[in-house]
Amino acid sequence: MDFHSVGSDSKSLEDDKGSISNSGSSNNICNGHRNGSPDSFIDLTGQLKMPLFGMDIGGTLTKLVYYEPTNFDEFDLKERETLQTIHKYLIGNTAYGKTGIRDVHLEMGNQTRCGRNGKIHFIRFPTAQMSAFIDLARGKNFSGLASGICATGGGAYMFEEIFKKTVNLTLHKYDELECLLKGIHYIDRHNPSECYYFSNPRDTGCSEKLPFDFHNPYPYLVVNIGSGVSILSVRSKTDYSRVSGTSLGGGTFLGLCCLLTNCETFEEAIELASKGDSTNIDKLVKDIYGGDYDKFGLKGETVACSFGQMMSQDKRKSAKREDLARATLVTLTNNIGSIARMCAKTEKIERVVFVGNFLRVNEISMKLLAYAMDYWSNGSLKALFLQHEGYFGAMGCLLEYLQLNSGLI
Ligand SMILES: Nc1ncnc2c1ncn2[C@@H]1O[C@H](COP(=O)(O)OP(=O)(O)OP(=O)(O)O)[C@@H](O)[C@H]1O
Ligand SMILES: CC(C)(CO)[C@@H](O)C(=O)NCCC(=O)O
Repeated sequence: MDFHSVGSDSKSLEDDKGSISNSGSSNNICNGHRNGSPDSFIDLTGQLKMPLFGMDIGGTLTKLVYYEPTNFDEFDLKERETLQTIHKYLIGNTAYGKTGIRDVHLEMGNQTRCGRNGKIHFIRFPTAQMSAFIDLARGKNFSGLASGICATGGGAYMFEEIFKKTVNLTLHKYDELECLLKGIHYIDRHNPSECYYFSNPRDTGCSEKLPFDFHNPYPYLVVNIGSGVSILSVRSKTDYSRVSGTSLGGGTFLGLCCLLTNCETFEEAIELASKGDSTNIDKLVKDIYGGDYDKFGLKGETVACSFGQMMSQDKRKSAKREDLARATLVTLTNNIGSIARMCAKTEKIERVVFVGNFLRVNEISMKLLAYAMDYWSNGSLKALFLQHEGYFGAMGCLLEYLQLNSGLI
């Protein structure tokens, strides 16, 4: 990506009387900074400086959430010019270079804060292209507007020095899992159709997406499937812990799929998987037992051994790329589902929320996870999904900056 262009209905934040963790403090965040918000973001009138970004720099993808003010008139001329340059570039395009994308279908309009109204935009690009983003920040004079950007994810640490040295921007760092939860709570409250589940999870052929009311969410498990996987047990807004994780995540799927099929992108990997049949690659219980293994309730169709057919040279020779992609997807998804189920059992939690960009354009995995949660728990576990999949960390990071968490969400 070279970052040169190629191509509501939400409630007011001030109106939201949701749970307040820091009661006694004013709801007006325009009065100055609280809880250590960086001074550099507050101008002399006490207004929050624009532009408002939250950035989550992950192992595979960087997610950028941009708050677009509806009215630019209130900014002074110099600020307005810079703002408009950035705005024109970001909002005038939906693709940036070859790999930067604005997910237009996810944008959230009519978001009010500090008496200002705006729209939230969601942008992503591969973290491997960070140097192009830094060039962009320099070219569009980001540092002329604010001396820092709020950032989370491992990259907030890794790229801290280079941002400071090359564009004189300070990365104000926030914890990725705290941001993730704040983002989930905010977006769920401000996007009525955010949370959904699959009906008839055992019959994937006729299961459909249905809205789920997540307004009384606790306790729940979050399974964040990014490059790797983090699993959090969430008991209240402030009481949560990372109970498990696995290095076999979305990055593993993509890495293995590229190796096995020579595909180049995540979209290509998913497209291949959608046409494949994993039973040509895996060994099922019936390939070993000739049928079900009744004594311990294992159906003949259950995978007994992922990639088990590949022990045979003949089967390896005839293995199709599509089947290999599907088997890779099924293997990774089932493993994550299995760990999530064990965590839910240990934590005595019934609702499991799956997020992360691994689930982008990936209904195969979502349906498999919905099936696995339901089947292996005899219907007691429910798999839930969220429309903004991989953007919660970046959203939470923007909120950290706005400090809305201290009273407004
Ligand atoms: N366009 C894409 N390019 C690369 N990977 C993609 C893409 N779309 C979806 N993915 C999948 O999403 C995963 C990354 O998800 P996400 O952005 O949530 O994690 P991350 O923040 O990069 O990782 P981590 O949190 O572990 O540092 C990839 O590993 C891949 O499986
Ligand atoms: C290292 C992080 C937290 C970075 O987001 C993520 O990739 C992850 O949770 N990996 C799994 C690490 C493990 O628990 O084995």
